[in-house]
Amino acid sequence: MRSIKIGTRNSPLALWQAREVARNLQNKNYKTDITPILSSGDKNLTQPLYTLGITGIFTKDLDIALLNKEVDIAVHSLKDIPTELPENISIIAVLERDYPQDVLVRKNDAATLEMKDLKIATSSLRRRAFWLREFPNTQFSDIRGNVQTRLKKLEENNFDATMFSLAAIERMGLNIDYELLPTMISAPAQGVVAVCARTEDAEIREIFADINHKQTQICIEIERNFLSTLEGGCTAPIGAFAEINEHNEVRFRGRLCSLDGKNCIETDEIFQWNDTENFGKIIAEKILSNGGKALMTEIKNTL
Ligand SMILES: NCc1[nH]cc(CCC(=O)O)c1CC(=O)O
Repeated sequence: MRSIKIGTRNSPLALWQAREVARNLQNKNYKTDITPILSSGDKNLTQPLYTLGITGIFTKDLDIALLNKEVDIAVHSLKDIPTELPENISIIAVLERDYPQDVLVRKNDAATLEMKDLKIATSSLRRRAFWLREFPNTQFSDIRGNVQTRLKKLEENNFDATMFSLAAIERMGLNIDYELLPTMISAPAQGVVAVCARTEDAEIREIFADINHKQTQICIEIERNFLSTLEGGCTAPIGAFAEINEHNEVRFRGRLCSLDGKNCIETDEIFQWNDTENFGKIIAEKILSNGGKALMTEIKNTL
């Protein structure tokens, strides 16, 4: 059997994710070969992502490598993959979700500050708005870069804390203190590793059919349908998290907030998972007609 060529960004987190997919393939006796590729999102490390105006900034260089057949698959954090995929590229598998939560990481000298008094570095519109919803007077600064870079910037700069995805911290095996933030709702598909391939590549699709984690796939399809229905191509503070509960039902929590966190629309619903086809879309349409449409327009006009 030929070796399966795996494309990835070259950040430590991306490489970990690529190795995780490689391990799954090796368990099925396939040979693997990892090709790191520098992405546009990793070249511009100063501007917040929402100002760069390019969707798929982390994924497009790998899409090109896929279409040029330089690699057979591309491995990504699913939350970085736009809901609209390029023609001829498909998500062919997801790995089981590990840690969906957001966490707060403080600088040592901010250990005893109250949450409402923290100066926070994050360039995520969602994390800002959701934090402001609870602590409306918070000061924010921008921070970009991979997990290690952001930790270094935290030490070197005049802010008290930053937020990460717990998945990133766990995957990197970082031995740092963090606080879980249960009142946040994570980004759609946070904590999920996805495999992209050329849509036409039946051989690769076949190989990944039983690596794919079905429950995770159901959850992320709801989250991503929710996202794409709300956004219509614009970025906004949106959280979406679906999980399968002990009764084998799907519980979905979603939230859309204004940028300042003052105006939020939420949903929390349980439904049967054989009935998930259009669920994300239906819930998002309900939110849009309950004030969400005006909120989205306001956000678009501000950014
Ligand atoms: N925003 C960038 C990004 N994209 C994926 C992850 C981590 C993996 C994941 O949460 O799926 C991160 C880091 C973070 O959010 O702190």
